Amino acid sequence: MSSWSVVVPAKRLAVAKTRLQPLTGAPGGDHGALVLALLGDTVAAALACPRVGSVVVVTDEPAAADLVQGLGARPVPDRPDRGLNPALEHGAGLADGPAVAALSSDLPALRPDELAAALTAAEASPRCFVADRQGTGTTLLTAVGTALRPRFGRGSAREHRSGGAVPLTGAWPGLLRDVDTPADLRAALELGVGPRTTALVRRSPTLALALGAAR
Ligand SMILES: Nc1nc2c(ncn2[C@@H]2O[C@H](COP(=O)(O)OP(=O)(O)OP(=O)(O)O)[C@@H](O)[C@H]2O)c(=O)[nH]1
Ligand SMILES: C=C(OP(=O)(O)O)C(=O)O
Repeated sequence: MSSWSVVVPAKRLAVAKTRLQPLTGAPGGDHGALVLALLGDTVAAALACPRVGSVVVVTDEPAAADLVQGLGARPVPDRPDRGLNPALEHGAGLADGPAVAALSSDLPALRPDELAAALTAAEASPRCFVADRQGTGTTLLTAVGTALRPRFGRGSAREHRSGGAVPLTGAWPGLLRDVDTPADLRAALELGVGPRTTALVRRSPTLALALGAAR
């Protein structure tokens, strides 16, 4: 199979990634910049993956739409107030071709070759998923020639498995390392993150201090 369509969800900045707020302090500080850096590094890695033909980003956030459009992805408006899974179904419905993958937007250590390896492995079954490093969440859900049926949210790995998706495992540490908490961001930085997240951490004294303090 030549090419996958990847769907990435992104909430409005004001309500996104609240568990990272202890790192970024008051609203209006670096919080929006951090959420955008995580998204930008994730989308750039997906676009650089040779198995990926297109990336659709479902968002009502103008700054996120501008960012991903500049990278070469296609922003599409969200379905307001419907939540994460309807947003992914909406994006999957707009994707090209029979091979569709939902990818978390908070994977700054993702490498294109890891995503390529996971997508290649996913071609063996109609629906597959990659659990996050804790084993409870999901970072990638794939469907080939069938509906995606996303069940992201708390305990999504169990939901995806019980819904018939096949769990995939492999040597892809960046694909597993979603960033929900300050500890996750430190772990991602240790793996090596993309240029947007690296630059933000370097130029933000608040973030650097908070990351050091959260150690
Ligand atoms: N487009 C869209 N994206 C969503 C929606 N809900 C969640 N997401 C995105 O899905 C990803 C995972 O969602 P969550 O783990 O709930 O993240 P979050 O709500 O931003 O983080 P916390 O506030 O820390 O729980 C994040 O990138 C969110 O931006 C939604 O309704 N629409
Ligand atoms: C929504 C999910 O992720 P998070 O860990 O970002 O809450 C999920 O894993 O299904």
